[in-house]
Amino acid sequence: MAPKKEGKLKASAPPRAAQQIPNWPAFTPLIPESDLSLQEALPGQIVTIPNFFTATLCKNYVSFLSGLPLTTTPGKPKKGDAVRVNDRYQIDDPAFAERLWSGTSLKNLVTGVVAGEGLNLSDHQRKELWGGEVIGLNPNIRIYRYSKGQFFDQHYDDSNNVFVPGSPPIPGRTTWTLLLYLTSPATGCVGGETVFYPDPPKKKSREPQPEPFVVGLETGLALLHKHGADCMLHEGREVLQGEKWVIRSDLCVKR
Ligand SMILES: O=C(O)CCC(=O)C(=O)O
Ligand SMILES: [Fe+2]
Repeated sequence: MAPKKEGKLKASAPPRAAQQIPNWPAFTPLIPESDLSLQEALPGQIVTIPNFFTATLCKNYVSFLSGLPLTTTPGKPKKGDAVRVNDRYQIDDPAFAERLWSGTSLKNLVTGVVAGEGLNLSDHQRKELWGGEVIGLNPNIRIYRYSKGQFFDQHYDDSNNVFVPGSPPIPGRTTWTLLLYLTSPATGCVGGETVFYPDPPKKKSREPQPEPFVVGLETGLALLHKHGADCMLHEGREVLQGEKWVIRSDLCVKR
């Protein structure tokens, strides 16, 4: 089956000019960055930061985000597009992207400013991992709410050229997807795991089919995964109970 590209999906968001910038809550309380670290869940492909947001902050965000005008995905996607059944809110907000990058531990962990950031990378290895010099987050912020029965079918995420917040804005290219989970079984959300499918072995190979890599929801967990040409096929499993809330952006490198 031909790979489905998430990037082709167009949300039915109102025209940009008509969109009001949300009054996003402050990022507090947060765990000090010296107590956080990058964890390589799947070498070169998936990196996580447990407790990136505290449970309290996640709870505040979910109640704030519930007040935003989310729109439900239209039923039938265009040919070749991934089936995504959830409620979404999307906005270009460079100031929020900048806060999420610099006003949390993300920037210092990803750029290696935190001593013992977890991966112990040299500057060269860091550049290799992220696909260049990371300069910030994609200002295109997406909020997902999945209720019972909703899911995001298997797809690949595209790399895009964007402008990263700065004065003047800096030309960037997205290289990794950022998913920040605000809910989990601890908040009553069952199912909704993000599942990654390693490439199957070559046709004639005797290698067994590799097992899917399942990331269970954890409140406040930030997950980064490589996208573009090296993106793994992945999906958001159906939510069976409660609500799954996610904040999505992307890491951007200098272009
Ligand atoms: O919600 C999820 O678990 C996956 C989301 C996703 O794949 C995407 O935003 O491209
Ligand atoms: Fe995706």
